[in-house]
Amino acid sequence: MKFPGQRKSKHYFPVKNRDPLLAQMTQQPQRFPTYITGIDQTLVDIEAKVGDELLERYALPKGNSTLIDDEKAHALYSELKTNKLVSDEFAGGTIGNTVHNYSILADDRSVLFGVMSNNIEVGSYAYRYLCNTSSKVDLNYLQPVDGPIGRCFTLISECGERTFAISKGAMDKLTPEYIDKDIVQGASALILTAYLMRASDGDQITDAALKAIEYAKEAEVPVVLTLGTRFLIEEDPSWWKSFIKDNVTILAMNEDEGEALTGFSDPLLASEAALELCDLVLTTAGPLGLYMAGYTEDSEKRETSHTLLPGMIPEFNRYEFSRPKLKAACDTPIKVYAHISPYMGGPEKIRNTNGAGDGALAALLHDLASNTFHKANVPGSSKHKRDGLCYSSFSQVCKYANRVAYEVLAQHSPRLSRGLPEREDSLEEAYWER
Ligand SMILES: Nc1ncnc2c1ncn2[C@@H]1O[C@H](COP(=O)(O)OP(=O)(O)OP(=O)(O)O)[C@@H](O)[C@H]1O
Ligand SMILES: O=c1[nH]cnc2c1ncn2[C@@H]1O[C@H](CO)[C@@H](O)[C@H]1O
Repeated sequence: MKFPGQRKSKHYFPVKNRDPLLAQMTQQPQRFPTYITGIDQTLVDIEAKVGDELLERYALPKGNSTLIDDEKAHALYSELKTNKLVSDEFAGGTIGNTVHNYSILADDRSVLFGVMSNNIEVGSYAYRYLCNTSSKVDLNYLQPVDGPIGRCFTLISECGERTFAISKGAMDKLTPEYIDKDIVQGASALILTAYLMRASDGDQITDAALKAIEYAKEAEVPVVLTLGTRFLIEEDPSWWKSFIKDNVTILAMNEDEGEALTGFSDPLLASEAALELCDLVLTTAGPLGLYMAGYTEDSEKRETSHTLLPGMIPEFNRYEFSRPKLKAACDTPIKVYAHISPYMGGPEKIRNTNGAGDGALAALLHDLASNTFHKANVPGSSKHKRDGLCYSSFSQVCKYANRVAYEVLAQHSPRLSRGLPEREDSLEEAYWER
């Protein structure tokens, strides 16, 4: 496990604890392994730049993720290929991206539940999926299926907006028996997407997700839900609200999804409203940056040294130096908010923002898993006298999530091919010598 934030290992683990001479006298405790789990519809993204006319012709609402039948998928693929519009074909899926990015950032294990084709030919989509997934993502629990994995036509408009057309293949064939109870219950978190709730035609991936939630709740493993697209939430916001209230610990959304869920277009107010349903909220807001909202114990709140920010909740970031906690773990819970503007104002050139939100969530998960790791390996640390949900403060997690989102934009891919630089070019040498 590599640590987030200012990554100087000395800072976290005093070197004396690992003195090779002292080690001979004392039994070194076994390092406690940490990982996260996620469930996804296994699919490959087929990225193409298209005009709005094409979206209209195929009846694809802009910004949505629409399921399409085989006939439409065939016609769309042929048209994109004939006109040489396909720019990339790589592994995708919102949770697949998130666990991959987590593994890259943490340099540590994650476990993905989903399906994989039984017979894989070199060059096939299934093959590409496996090739483009970090070797730290454990794929041993995938369910073998007859048939191809899904395809996600990722259609980028002139304005940078992305519209998805999903040809589902066998991606929804995951069954509850393939959810390993011990693996779910031993994880730092279980990550799900709202897309998992739209299985049809007798496919069981929704039941598989519900089974995993049941296991996670039984063992008090945080359940993390990312909302996917506003269109899905708009269909029945009340259903989603009660689903989140009953099952979800951490909610990740963008401002459109936040509005669909809560009715507030302001991302801060949407975050506050969503906080009534769960313990921690991450709201990304494109060029406005991102917000976090959560709880901390009144007696442990820490005041920021940054400028107090104006907003629909005045000076909302006052306690952003506090660490997030589960509401139930607080005697006197108070709501805490934090915000950050895009890192360096965003990269100079943004081809599209696909996956930036998934990147931000991966950073939050890294901080959360670091906390479990630290607690298990350094149980005596003063940090764990009071149970926190994350290792760092709201403010720090915001910075980290923002930095990772920037990296996704800068690398032009929803899946990071490398982690963050060990030393930021933008920081002077003296910073690292502190
Ligand atoms: N135009 C932009 N300029 C600067 N930064 C941006 C821009 N768009 C996105 N970002 C950065 O990326 C983060 C996430 O972006 P965004 O809100 O678009 O995610 P999203 O809609 O959830 O994406 P996806 O669902 O594709 O993962 C923002 O919080 C911000 O830090
Ligand atoms: O229906 C879906 N299920 C799972 N993932 C999806 C679906 N639609 C789009 N994406 C995924 O969302 C990612 C960006 O956040 C894309 O990489 C795309 O693969």
